[in-house]
Amino acid sequence: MSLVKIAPSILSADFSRLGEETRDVVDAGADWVHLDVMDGHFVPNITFGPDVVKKLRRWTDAFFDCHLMISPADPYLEAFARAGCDRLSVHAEAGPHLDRSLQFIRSLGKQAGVALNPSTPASAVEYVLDRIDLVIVMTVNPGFGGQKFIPSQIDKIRQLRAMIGDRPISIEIDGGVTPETAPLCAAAGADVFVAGNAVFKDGPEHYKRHIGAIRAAADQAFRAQAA
Ligand SMILES: O=C(CO)[C@H](O)[C@H](O)COP(=O)(O)O
Repeated sequence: MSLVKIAPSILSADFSRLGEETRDVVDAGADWVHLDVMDGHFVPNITFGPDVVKKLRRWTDAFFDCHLMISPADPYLEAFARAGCDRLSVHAEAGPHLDRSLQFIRSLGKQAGVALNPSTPASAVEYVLDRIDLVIVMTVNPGFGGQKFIPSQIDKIRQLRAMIGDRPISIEIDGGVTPETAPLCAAAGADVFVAGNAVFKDGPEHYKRHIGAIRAAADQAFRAQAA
């Protein structure tokens, strides 16, 4: 049984076949489906909104891990919750009131997460630890798939793992995850891996192999640091 989770990002899927792609990646062994919502304002790209999430719900009952790269996020939280997201993660930088956003997410009956841009310190979540289930460490600047992993974030992962202590909070890595970079993060204490390009790059017949390769590399490193 794997100690780490793999959450393929459908940002790198074929958007003209999003339902089939979501089903296929779940069938290939994805633990969660990562949904990257972008607004063309907080990040320089636009993806999809709650109506698309609602339609994707028809294709799978897998856990929907929704990463909101939008500002402000609060006016849209209820719509994404109703559309079928299981967790809503907002950016610490998106403002204006992180604590209020997290309280609102939990009041909707959903898990809550906070995402940190590469330049944002770990301390940004220090006073909301009792309100979150997950921290996303962005290992690229948000907005696009297929970017290069930023190694300076490994130190942040270590700081977060120490800060979290015994609390049931996952550390999710998002950006440039591969079988080479995932174990570096797992060794620092990360237990969830978002992968877009590394899973979707070769088409559906290769999803299982790519998910398996990231999982095997990360799981081994995570077990070693936990021992
Ligand atoms: O949040 C994201 C971009 O803002 C994506 O989830 C992330 O970049 C994953 O894509 P890849 O694995 O191709 O880097």
